[in-house]
Amino acid sequence: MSESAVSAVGHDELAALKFVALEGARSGPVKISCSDLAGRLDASNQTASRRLQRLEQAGHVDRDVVADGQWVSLTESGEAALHREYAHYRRIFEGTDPSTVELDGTITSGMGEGRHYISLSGYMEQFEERLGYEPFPGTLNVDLDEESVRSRAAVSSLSGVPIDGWEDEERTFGPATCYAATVEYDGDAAETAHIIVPERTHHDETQLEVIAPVRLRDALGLEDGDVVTVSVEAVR
Ligand SMILES: Cc1cc2nc3c(=O)[nH]c(=O)nc-3n(C[C@H](O)[C@H](O)[C@H](O)COP(=O)(O)O)c2cc1C
Ligand SMILES: Nc1ccn([C@@H]2O[C@H](COP(=O)(O)OP(=O)(O)O)[C@@H](O)[C@H]2O)c(=O)n1
Ligand SMILES: [Mg+2]
Repeated sequence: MSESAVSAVGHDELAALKFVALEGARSGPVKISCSDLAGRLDASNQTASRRLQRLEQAGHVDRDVVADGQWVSLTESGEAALHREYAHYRRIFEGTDPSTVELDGTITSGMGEGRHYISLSGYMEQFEERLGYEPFPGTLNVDLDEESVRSRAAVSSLSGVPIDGWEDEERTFGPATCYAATVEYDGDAAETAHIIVPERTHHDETQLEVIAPVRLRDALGLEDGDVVTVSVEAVR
């Protein structure tokens, strides 16, 4: 079991993250010198270095420290953090919230664990109450294409439906967030569906899991290898 690091960073760290992204760290490692960063942030070298360390601890950047600086790249979580800021600025200047994020990917089989988790009453009761339906037991796994892995960062700026963690006598079960979505394939669409993002998962950002009241493989005639479009919506 892997657990994603959820660690908030403050405005000072976000300013450092923005600087690193402006230097080009979104498309790969860039060389950053702490004195350049310090100058830009109007802070001491030591403070600049500490901000990069915090960003690394929060999982927002990967770093490789060398003699004359460090190679820094943005992670998916770093990109998601900047996307949230971006959504705020769009709201300020354009009066709009990004309302739909379109993601493309290939249907794939997973580890057969989705069925187990979705069926647990601790989750099922919340799905019925908060999503308005009892999901088919399982998650439809979609292997996102490269561009969609990047666009996925925008999903965290949409409003999701929280599913709380819970526990039984033996163990704890992690929380998850659901986002309303439509799944399209070959001219057909399943309009009642949600993507589910469990906080604890074996999958990384390249894999999307979809739940729906029906077995989507039957409803849309899907097989492994088929390419679908999942449109994730802000509210429904
Ligand atoms: C609602 C929900 C809750 C989950 N909670 C946990 C959890 O507490 N611990 C854990 O290791 N995995 C949890 N998972 C993730 C599964 O272990 C797994 O990574 C993923 O859902 C797998 O699916 P697959 O069978 O479709 O490949 C959860 C999944 C879902 C859908
Ligand atoms: N709404 C859903 C949920 C799962 N499924 C499928 O139902 C099966 C069981 O889901 P699962 O998450 O336990 O299995 P895998 O995704 O690990 O293969 C898989 O074949 C999923 O693709 C579906 O067609 N529609
Ligand atoms: Mg699944």
